[in-house]
Amino acid sequence: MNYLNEDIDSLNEKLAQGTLSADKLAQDTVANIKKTDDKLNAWITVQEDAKPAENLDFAKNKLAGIPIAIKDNIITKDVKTTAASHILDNYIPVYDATVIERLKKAQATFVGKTNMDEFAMGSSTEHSYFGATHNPWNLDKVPGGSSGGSAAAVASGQVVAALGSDTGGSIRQPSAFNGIFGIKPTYGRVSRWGLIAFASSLDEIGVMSKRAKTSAQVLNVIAGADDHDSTLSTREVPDFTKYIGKDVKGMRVAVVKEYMDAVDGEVHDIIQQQIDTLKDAGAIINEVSLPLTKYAVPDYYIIASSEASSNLQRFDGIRYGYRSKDAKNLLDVYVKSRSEGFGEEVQRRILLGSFALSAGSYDRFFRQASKVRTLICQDFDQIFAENDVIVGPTTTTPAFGIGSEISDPIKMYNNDILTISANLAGIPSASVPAGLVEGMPVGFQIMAKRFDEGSIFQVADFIERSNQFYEKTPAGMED
Ligand SMILES: NC(=O)C[C@H](N)C(=O)O
Repeated sequence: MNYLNEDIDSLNEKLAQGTLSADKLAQDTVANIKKTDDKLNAWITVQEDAKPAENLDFAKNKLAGIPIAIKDNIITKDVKTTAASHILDNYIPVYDATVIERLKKAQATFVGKTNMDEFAMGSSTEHSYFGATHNPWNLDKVPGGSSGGSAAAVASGQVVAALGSDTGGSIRQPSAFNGIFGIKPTYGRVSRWGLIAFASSLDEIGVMSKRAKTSAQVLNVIAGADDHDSTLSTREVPDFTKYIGKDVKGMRVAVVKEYMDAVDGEVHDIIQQQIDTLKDAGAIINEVSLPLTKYAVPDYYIIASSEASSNLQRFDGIRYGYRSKDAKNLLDVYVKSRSEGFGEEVQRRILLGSFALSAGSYDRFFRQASKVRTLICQDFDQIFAENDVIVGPTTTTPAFGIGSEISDPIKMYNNDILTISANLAGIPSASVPAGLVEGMPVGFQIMAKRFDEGSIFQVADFIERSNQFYEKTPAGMED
């Protein structure tokens, strides 16, 4: 089964009418993943015995019997969960993340866990203990990261929707690189209980799919208050699908000067075309400035790495996963297990974070970075006082070549320049396909004020219907 021309509605209809059986759907999905994944390496674990839930209720549950891919940093009971790390490569969780519990309640089918950068640290899915994922549009290019496996799985039609996580752009950048929709909801909208923590004040679980409506349907299921996560808002979750199919007349759309200046050539033209489409449809376009954009990347890498150095302390060779075989004493267990179990990029972030938090550096780095973060939040608040959404490019370029940035961490970090500020401010943000440049997809980013994912779905769906990018699919991925 290939999902290139399907969405949740079309599948739900066939399942409800009985022209498609959920058992067969699960089996065919696994068979197709196994057939196509030699080229992509989008999966770390494929559940060969995947089975739908019992007593499926297609009228009540839109997701009943529909296979959803799960990024491998989201904990799944009895199914190996590695965060793409050697240190967790034998970890079988004993409980489900809240998002998984909710998908189970909605009777979704689970077919496996997708590849990613180790502990979500990276922008290319090359930093995986299980090898790099390839971009279905061009196998020599990266799929972006860190949710590159989820993005490639959706873009290649292996699944209709996938969960990802986004700390600094990890849903939106791979969605842009793969020509799909991906949303990072507001911080506090989706429970992080059972998400393997990278940077707890920034991490957010979100959804990736070809069409915005599909993600709205999945977000409807996973969003909302959870006693296990005290950072979650208790406000009511709207039905996000009610924002689909609307026009954009009168919407106030801010275009950030610094974001547009970051792109040139055909990428700039394609982004400008989407803005013109909104304008022609009656949206009010305002040029705005986010002058602190140039500080966003260093700010994020201090805050995120500091939080990571603390969160990753629990992987000590004793409580979880891999333990070095050569350890001769307790200190050896810690040092050798962590040195052998963590990849280079994860070690780099732990060192950077430990340094930024150390006695002599805390004031100069972490405290300073926290102040900059507050200023970035204030800049967004000012813009949203007069605008409904902010739009612009998701990335400065389309997908780059495999191997081309892996040895240059700063270059890799700069991939996040246009996405990171939304995480620092905790606002929702999505990427929707804008067009192709030299055969590779380019993404259009839409941000909104906290808890206004609705406006994002409204604009994204309008853009989708205008440019009809969803008609395009990567070659060679059909059944
Ligand atoms: N996790 C993310 O959102 C990706 C970001 N590129 C990072 O490496 O931290």
